[in-house]
Amino acid sequence: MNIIDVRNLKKSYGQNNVLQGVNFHAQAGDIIGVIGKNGAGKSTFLEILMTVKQYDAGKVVVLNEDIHSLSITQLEHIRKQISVVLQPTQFYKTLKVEELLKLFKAYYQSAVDIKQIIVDFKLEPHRKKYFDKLSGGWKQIVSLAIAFLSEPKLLILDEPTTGLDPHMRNLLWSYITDYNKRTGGTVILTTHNMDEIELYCDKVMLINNGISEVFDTTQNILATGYQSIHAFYLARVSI
Ligand SMILES: Nc1ncnc2c1ncn2[C@@H]1O[C@H](COP(=O)(O)OP(=O)(O)OP(=O)(O)O)[C@@H](O)[C@H]1O
Repeated sequence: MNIIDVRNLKKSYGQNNVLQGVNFHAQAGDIIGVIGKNGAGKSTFLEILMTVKQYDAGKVVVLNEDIHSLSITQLEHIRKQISVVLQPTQFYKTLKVEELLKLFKAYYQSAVDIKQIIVDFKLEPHRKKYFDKLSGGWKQIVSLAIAFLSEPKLLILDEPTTGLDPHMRNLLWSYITDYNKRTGGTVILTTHNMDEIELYCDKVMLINNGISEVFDTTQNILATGYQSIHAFYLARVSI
């Protein structure tokens, strides 16, 4: 299934021409990393895929639908099949972790077992704490656990491992790869950690100077002679 198909995407904020021709596609089951320097337009690109940000030109197909021509109801239908995790926020001040998970389980009408999610994400010691009293990393973990509750067709993650300690990074990545294998769900994420791209992503898109300068498998990139994706990034992107 064609999960995402983006052709010649353009987006400016006033005079700031952030995306000037991005081409990208994702098939069911792909795990794709989007990389580029600070301010390159990665979050902007993800927000367009989430159907929450307008764009100026080009074609954006999400879950087989050209989102430009969709009604609000059709867009809502698309959004129900997507889970997103943005940077940790101060939402849900008055709810405890377990209450939050139960709330979203009901909202998504999810068959996922909350007890299992609590075990999988090591949330037992935090289950009765208020969300806003958690550390930044644990807020991130709870947000990610919520994203998996809906068993989405498409999971969009903006810097999901920023702020996580090495064990929690591993835990998250094993959850992502397991979810991907179990459900065939597609994952698109941004990260500044090139080791994660090399270890876990099938493909990578480099946004540089507003365009999708490289869009290829990590295997093909390494086969061109770079020692690592980190070395590829340093060679291709200037400060
Ligand atoms: N709502 C907005 N209004 C105006 N300019 C914006 C807005 N959102 C982003 N920008 C600008 O667009 C450019 C791209 O921002 P974006 O957040 O997409 O980059 P990024 O690649 O995700 O960066 P980072 O790696 O630092 O998170 C930046 O110059 C930013 O200042």
